[in-house]
Amino acid sequence: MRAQKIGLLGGSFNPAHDGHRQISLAALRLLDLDQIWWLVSPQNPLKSAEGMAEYEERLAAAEKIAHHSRIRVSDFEARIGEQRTVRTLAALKVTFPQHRFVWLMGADNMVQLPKWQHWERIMELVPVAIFNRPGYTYKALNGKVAYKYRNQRVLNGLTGDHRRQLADIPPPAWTFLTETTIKLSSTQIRNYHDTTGNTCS
Ligand SMILES: Nc1ncnc2c1ncn2[C@@H]1O[C@H](COP(=O)(O)OP(=O)(O)OP(=O)(O)O)[C@@H](O)[C@H]1O
Ligand SMILES: O=C(O)c1ccc[n+]([C@@H]2O[C@H](COP(=O)([O-])O)[C@@H](O)[C@H]2O)c1
Repeated sequence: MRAQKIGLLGGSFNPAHDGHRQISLAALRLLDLDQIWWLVSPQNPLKSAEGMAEYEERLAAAEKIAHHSRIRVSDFEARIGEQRTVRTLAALKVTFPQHRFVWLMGADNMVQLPKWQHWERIMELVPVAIFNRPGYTYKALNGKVAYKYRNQRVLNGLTGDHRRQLADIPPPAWTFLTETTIKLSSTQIRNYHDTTGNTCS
């Protein structure tokens, strides 16, 4: 495969929803990426396994929701037996040395990032793009990650939209994307399902 700029959206996808698709399409456009890979996590180490749908089920539902030639749903983490992002990123860089990766996540995960294993190493491995998310903007932009890497933030500024070069900027480098503010969440879908007994995707 020729060298590509790839956005990595790691997630539980329990279940996948249109918000995942919308932020992926925004990332393709705003960051000038070639592809987005949805890395379906076998189990988020900070979330309870209770209520987590079977892996194959989450993978299949994500395929249906993604439905786009430039979004790929990947079982890479299950195949290499990893749950920790720092290890997944290191493995991806070794497996696909020709590609340039950008880690994508919602503002909720920017707030939580300091609890992840070797989170500073993650920031040193790949550039990171964060999507705004209702209820998390203030905490994310005033939290530990934003403060520690305050001089590495990439902006759409007076000298141009530098976010389009994010994949090529040596990490640490991060940007906060405000173009999307999407209320959808997997929790909301699971709650709806629990209260109505309907399936909803
Ligand atoms: N509406 C959204 N806006 C911005 N980012 C989102 C949105 N929904 C999901 N994400 C991000 O996509 C990634 C995968 O999300 P995940 O599969 O956990 O869905 P979720 O809706 O956050 O799930 P849950 O409600 O169970 O926590 C995470 O980085 C998450 O922050
Ligand atoms: O590496 C960690 O310590 C770590 C801790 C919590 C979450 N993550 C990753 O963060 C991504 C988003 O998770 P989630 O459950 O919010 O969709 C997913 O790829 C998880 O594996 C990673």
